Amino acid sequence: MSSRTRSSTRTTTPGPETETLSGGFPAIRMRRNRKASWSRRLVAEHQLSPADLIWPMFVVDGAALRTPVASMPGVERLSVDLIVEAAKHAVDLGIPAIALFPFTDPKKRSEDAAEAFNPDNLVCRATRAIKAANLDLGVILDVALDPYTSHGHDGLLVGDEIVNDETNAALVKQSLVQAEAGADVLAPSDMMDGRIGVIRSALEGKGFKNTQIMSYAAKYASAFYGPFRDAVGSSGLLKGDKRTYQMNPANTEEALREVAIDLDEGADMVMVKPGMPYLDVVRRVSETFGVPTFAYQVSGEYAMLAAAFEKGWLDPDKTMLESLLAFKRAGASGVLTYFAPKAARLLAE
Ligand SMILES: NCc1[nH]cc(CCC(=O)O)c1CC(=O)O
Ligand SMILES: [Mg+2]
Repeated sequence: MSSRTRSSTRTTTPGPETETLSGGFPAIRMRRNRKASWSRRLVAEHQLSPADLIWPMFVVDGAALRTPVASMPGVERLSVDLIVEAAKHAVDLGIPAIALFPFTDPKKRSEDAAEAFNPDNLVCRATRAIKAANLDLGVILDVALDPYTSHGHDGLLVGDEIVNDETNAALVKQSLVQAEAGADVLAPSDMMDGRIGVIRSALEGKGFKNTQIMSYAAKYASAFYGPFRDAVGSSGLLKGDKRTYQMNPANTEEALREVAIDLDEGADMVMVKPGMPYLDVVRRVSETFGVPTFAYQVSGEYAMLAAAFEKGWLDPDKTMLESLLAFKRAGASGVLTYFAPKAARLLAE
């Protein structure tokens, strides 16, 4: 019996006397390692755990109030008291961090987004209430003006331009009230140029040297954010689109530049958004920089899956977990996902 040969140049005629075919068969049978559950577990390259999940939540004014988000079945906006309960639930599930987004009363929206720097705005109150409960839980707050502007843009509008530097000054004020409220991580999601640098230096200047920054570094101008804009109440307001500040879905080299710049300016972690349609970008960013890289499975991705689950077209549990594992395979350190509590419960079983 000849020794195994793996030469692909050797040609053989298939037959019972053939010891080795090209590809190594039958010496090599890829299915051997898949033959039983224990073996599949043993050779698994990636693993999803509750520690990989960040749970985004929507906060609404009021008490004991939960209001459904029509385009995101199963997702509710919660009043501050219920957000604290949900935060405790996250800890019980082993979820390390939550991200809070406010539904802002239209009356509190304005051209200058002043509510963003109100130290008693909804996300600041929610953060203080969660922090008062002394949980081992990270609170991540979005830094962007869109929940607070009357026009629904992430920046200040002058004429028909979203002005960069003036917006940065507003983002600094917003960051400081959020850090003061106890936010562990600030997540600038607006895509203005230079905002990580000015926010970082303002935080250092005010003594918030341990406030982390998770930059939405490669954020695309995507149609997948539609349901989120319903959830925060900005979809009816938005004039035009966000293509002068968010990235063109056609680009990936540009994503690497965006990430490099934000790291240089002082970001501790970076994010790619949306998630599943941009796994190639997640892979490139995680491989190129080797820094904590997060992906956001956004509202539209959630809505797509949830709709198919409702129709009985896809198996909810299996599809959800597969969609999340895909992020780990692409190199993500973690995923922001509205499925976080359900996924964490399944993973605990
Ligand atoms: N800047 C705000 C912001 N932060 C997170 C999302 C989207 C999240 C989601 O769709 O789940 C958006 C919307 C947008 O940029 O229009
Ligand atoms: Mg940038």
